[in-house]
Amino acid sequence: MTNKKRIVIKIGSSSLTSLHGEISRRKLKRIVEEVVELKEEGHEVLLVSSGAVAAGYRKLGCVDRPTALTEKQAAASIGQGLLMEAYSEYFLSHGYVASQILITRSDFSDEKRYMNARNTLKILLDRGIVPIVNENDTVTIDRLKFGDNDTLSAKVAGLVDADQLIIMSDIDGLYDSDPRKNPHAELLLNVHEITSEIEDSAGDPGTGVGTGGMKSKIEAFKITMASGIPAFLGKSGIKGLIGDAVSGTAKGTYFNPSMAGDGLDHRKQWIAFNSGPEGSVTVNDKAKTAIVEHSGELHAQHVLNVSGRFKHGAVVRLKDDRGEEIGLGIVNYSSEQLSNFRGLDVTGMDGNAKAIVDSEGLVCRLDFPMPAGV
Ligand SMILES: Nc1ncnc2c1ncn2[C@@H]1O[C@H](COP(=O)(O)OP(=O)(O)O)[C@@H](O)[C@H]1O
Ligand SMILES: N[C@@H](CCC(=O)OP(=O)(O)O)C(=O)O
Repeated sequence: MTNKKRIVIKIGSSSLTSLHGEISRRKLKRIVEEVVELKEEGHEVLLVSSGAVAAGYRKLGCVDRPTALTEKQAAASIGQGLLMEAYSEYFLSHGYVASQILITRSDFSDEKRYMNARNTLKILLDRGIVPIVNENDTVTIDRLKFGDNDTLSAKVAGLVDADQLIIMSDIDGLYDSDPRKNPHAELLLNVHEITSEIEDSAGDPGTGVGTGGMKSKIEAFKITMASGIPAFLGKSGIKGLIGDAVSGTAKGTYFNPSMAGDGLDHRKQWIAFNSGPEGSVTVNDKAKTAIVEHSGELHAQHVLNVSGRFKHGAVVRLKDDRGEEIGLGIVNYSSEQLSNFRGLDVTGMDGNAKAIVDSEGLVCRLDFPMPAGV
């Protein structure tokens, strides 16, 4: 087929569980059947599936879904295997092989591991396997968790150059306000930009089973928009919805980036969404203009303050003198060296600093010239 797509589908816990919050094999089987239909049409499909905690908490001896981190991790360690067993069984019954990939945020904050994950996923997709990604819940601590699979799915979609991200939820799309609080809330069919109104309208999870709510979905769609990947949000459990989402006829919300397929490259995606900045550099207004408007030069004496300890090559936040974030950048000097540059007059030196900024001023590179005698 000519219109073969690479599709990432995020399945939330609420799409896989019964009313009591336990895994529903019936729901899981239906999802597999819909994915198989896409595979039969020639599409490549990668699943980001939640459900490990839901699949394991009863066997851990908990009556309800646990809230304590250690219990959730223990439940996930039981449930992840059971979840994969069910997926494998159903995919194999249709002749497809599923594979498990468990990711932590620190895997993604290391650029080499991030790129390595990309290579592995690429081979799996090339060979017709259905990779099933989840956060590696058992080993991550709260501070270093993705926490929700919404943003993870958007980052994975960017990583594998997906043509579309589909997020299946317990609601049929994004409303202009939280439908639980406003019965007159209206469904938005097409979103071209994540405005501040949209951000304000996004509330918390609808059930005790979901973790991210609409807030984390909006964070996810911000990532797909910047990465140039079209995305869809719809309600799971409706027969044929996944296929319709791919063909563009499903009921739900479509998030259309202005330039599909022309978003941030992988390096910039990594800097912007995965790197985890290690410190910050405050610059004066001259430097801000140089960076944001691509006009003027960036000099070392424009550095007003350096905070945090970082090495050459680290990603840092770049701030103006009011503390507002201008962007993110890779520094080519350590925090110690940059601190020493402060206030030095280095004009007239060879090799002016360069600032490389993406179209939204999101990512830049701070190539400060090394002043003599530092
Ligand atoms: N503006 C909004 N539009 C749609 N749903 C919203 C909005 N704000 C909050 N929500 C809530 O977010 C829920 C979906 O997120 P979540 O509970 O995390 O589900 P899932 O686990 O299926 O991803 C909806 O059921 C709804 O109650
Ligand atoms: N990684 C966890 C779920 C995290 C999560 O994002 O859940 P959800 O909001 O239901 O998609 C698990 O497998 O149980």
